[in-house]
Amino acid sequence: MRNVVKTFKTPAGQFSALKNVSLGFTTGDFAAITGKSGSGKSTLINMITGIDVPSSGEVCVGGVPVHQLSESQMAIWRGRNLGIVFQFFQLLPTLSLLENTMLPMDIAGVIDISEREKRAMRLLKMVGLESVVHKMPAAVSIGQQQAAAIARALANDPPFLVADEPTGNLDSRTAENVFEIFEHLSSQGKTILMITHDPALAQRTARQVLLSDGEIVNPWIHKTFPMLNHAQMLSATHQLESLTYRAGEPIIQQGEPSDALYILTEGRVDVSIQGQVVARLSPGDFFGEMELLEENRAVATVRAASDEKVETVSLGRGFFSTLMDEARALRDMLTKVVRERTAQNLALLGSRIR
Ligand SMILES: Nc1ncnc2c1ncn2[C@@H]1O[C@H](COP(=O)(O)OP(=O)(O)OP(=O)(O)O)[C@@H](O)[C@H]1O
Repeated sequence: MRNVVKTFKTPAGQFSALKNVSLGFTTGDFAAITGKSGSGKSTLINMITGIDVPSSGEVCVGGVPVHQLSESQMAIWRGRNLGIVFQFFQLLPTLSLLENTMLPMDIAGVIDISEREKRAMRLLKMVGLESVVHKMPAAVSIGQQQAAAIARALANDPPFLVADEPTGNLDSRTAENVFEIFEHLSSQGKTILMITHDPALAQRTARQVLLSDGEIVNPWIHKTFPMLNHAQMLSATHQLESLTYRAGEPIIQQGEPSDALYILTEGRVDVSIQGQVVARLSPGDFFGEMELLEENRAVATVRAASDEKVETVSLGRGFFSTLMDEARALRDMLTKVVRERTAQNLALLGSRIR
């Protein structure tokens, strides 16, 4: 998705449900789309499935510019490339689970007619429904109906599966079964996007996309500072500065002023005090907090490891101070980190820095 904007006309005027969203997925990604009610999750998914079109921007799936397809091209494309699972399964009530699963094959015509029943049986078996394939939806449990909806979404072997709250209507054990089916499909190379309100499920996917007020929260902010509320994460996202350093290049120099909190997003950095390395940090780690909380001048030198390029995102002192005033939990966490890091440095270097 490139610069996708979606506005709706409402009685109160124009409303932007997606504000300049750029986002990419690769084959085999299993991503959870999360965010509060009204943050734009369904609107985002609807852009990808072609259920709705962006007001501006581009949506390409597997090289196909979905936003430019006509209605009839869209129906063919969707039938072959996309499996969609909804919260309320939308099985046809007058068809058996087997017939429901075969229906998309009959519509798309991709799977050979002689193969269809066998394939539907195989899919229903995969989702644990082999004993109820001839039953009508109303005659099986809610969890089984959802499993059948997943089998149906896979009917034409689409590379891409999109699920809007697939477990929202299920008890936790049944939700777990559905999630395990997705994990299995992802391990087979399917690309899966799943909207979920369940933070525990979201955390188990390889990637989480957090929406707030129609915008994507920077994933490093989300991951590193989960204690912030979504509005704070979004304003931090707006303030982030991305920087790149050459192998061996210093980022902070001991004794020099340091005015930002850095999150390492690529490569490794070495932290050294008086020439002695005290820590090596990896992506997701942060540094610069000691200087923002306690000292103005850097207590250590932080430099890109000698053999790799480094990328960081950083928040400047002014914004950081405001955030710390607002977010008590962030302040507590950082204070604890400073205490631990100071103790570690003392233990390593002892009287040299006392
Ligand atoms: N057709 C529409 N007309 C006007 N406003 C709309 C329309 N569709 C969505 N919106 C608004 O866009 C915003 C995002 O809606 P969306 O359904 O994408 O949110 P969501 O994150 O999926 O919420 P939920 O978790 O409740 O499903 C909401 O404020 C919603 O009211």
